[in-house]
Amino acid sequence: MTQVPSATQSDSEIKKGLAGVVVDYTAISKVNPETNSLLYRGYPVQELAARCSFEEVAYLLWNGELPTREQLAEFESRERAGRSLDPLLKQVVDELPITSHPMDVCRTAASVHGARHPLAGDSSREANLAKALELFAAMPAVIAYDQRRRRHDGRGQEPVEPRADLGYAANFLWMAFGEEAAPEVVRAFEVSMILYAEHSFNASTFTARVVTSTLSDLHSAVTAAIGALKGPLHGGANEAVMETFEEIGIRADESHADAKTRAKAWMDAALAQKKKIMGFGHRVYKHGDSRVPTMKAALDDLIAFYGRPEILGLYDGLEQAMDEAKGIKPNLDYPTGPAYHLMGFDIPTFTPLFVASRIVGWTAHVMEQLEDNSLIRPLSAYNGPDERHLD
Ligand SMILES: CC(=O)SCCNC(=O)CCNC(=O)[C@H](O)C(C)(C)COP(=O)(O)OP(=O)(O)OC[C@H]1O[C@@H](n2cnc3c(N)ncnc32)[C@H](O)[C@@H]1OP(=O)(O)O
Ligand SMILES: O=C([O-])CC(=O)C(=O)O
Repeated sequence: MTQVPSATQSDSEIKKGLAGVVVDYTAISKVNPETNSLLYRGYPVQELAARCSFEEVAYLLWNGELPTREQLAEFESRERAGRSLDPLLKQVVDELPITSHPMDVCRTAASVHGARHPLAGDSSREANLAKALELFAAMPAVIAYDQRRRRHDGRGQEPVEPRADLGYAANFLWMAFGEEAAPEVVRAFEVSMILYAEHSFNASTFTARVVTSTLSDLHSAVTAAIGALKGPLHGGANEAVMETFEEIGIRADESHADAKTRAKAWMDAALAQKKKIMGFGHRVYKHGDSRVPTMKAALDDLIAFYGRPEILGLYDGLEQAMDEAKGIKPNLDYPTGPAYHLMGFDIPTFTPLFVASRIVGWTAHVMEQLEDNSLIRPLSAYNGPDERHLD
């Protein structure tokens, strides 16, 4: 029965932040905090990260099954064909000041991509799959170029043409840095893309579903979702993690033990000041994020590859001090922050990397929402002034 709120409604009936509220079914992923597991279409994400390419995982999330060899070949060739930096998008990006956050650039690019799309008014599953794949293919060039144009105090670097002989992850790194990344780095990056791709009804995905529920279009949903992801309580946390590392101070050649001691002291002081520490805590997981061990292993590989034990010292020090003080565990944004730093990305590019991956999850949810749509419109309890009248 529908409940109509009144001013006398008890506080317990209000689910602030929708915490604990089950809003709908989804067959795309299952987040299980009890078993600390995450399944994409039934497959543990750890298995997918160990054995699949990001393209295979994207195909799975959109279509419900992993691709056959032929399906993958067709999918890859469509993705590779859509990688070039669209001249209109480049023009738009060039118009935006380098003082703008790269997430604003991403959001604008998603919107422009939609406004000029030939199937803009078509929300059939077929059209949405095509739009999702095109956006997935196009966004890395925008993110890579946006980082390049900001470098050298804004004097910038030219965009790098994509390479059709490389997979998604290797090509992304190629376009960002203009050189081929080592296999260890490509693998760590690919693992991060797989882990970030989907996570049920998180804030940005829910945003995409709310927009879709009004029968608006896929690009509007993605544009709004990017706005939701930007905040530091959600995707923006991966940037904030690295800002914390920088605030503590990254000292090349420092030992693991010394870096750890400094990080613990920083955390104790921050918690004494009641600060919220980005990269820790989660709305759903209260005993640790299911994705962290996999990403931490990828980070460990990067630390070994680059020979940077002091980064691990900072990581361990913060984690241990937080655990001892409050028992709060890291979330996925905690290991991805230093991992992206080691790969050579600039901090403001970190959340756009999350966008590039989560486009898959958002658009899978857009299609699922449309299959059995109901306008998302919760109720509120009014607590403003009693009825009154103009004199
Ligand atoms: C990929 C992702 O988007 S994962 C999330 C990324 N976001 C972050 O890392 C931001 C930092 N973390 C947080 O702000 C929170 O943990 C959230 C927003 C992620 C989850 O929040 P909620 O489920 O609403 O829990 P809430 O914020 O109420 O925290 C519960 C308690 O733990 C404390 N707490 C939770 N996270 C943190 C943190 N990161 N640092 C310090 N204290 C924290 C809160 O202060 C609160 O304490 P209190 O009960 O004494 O007031
Ligand atoms: O699920 C959440 O609330 C946030 C999160 O970890 C994600 O979106 O990956």
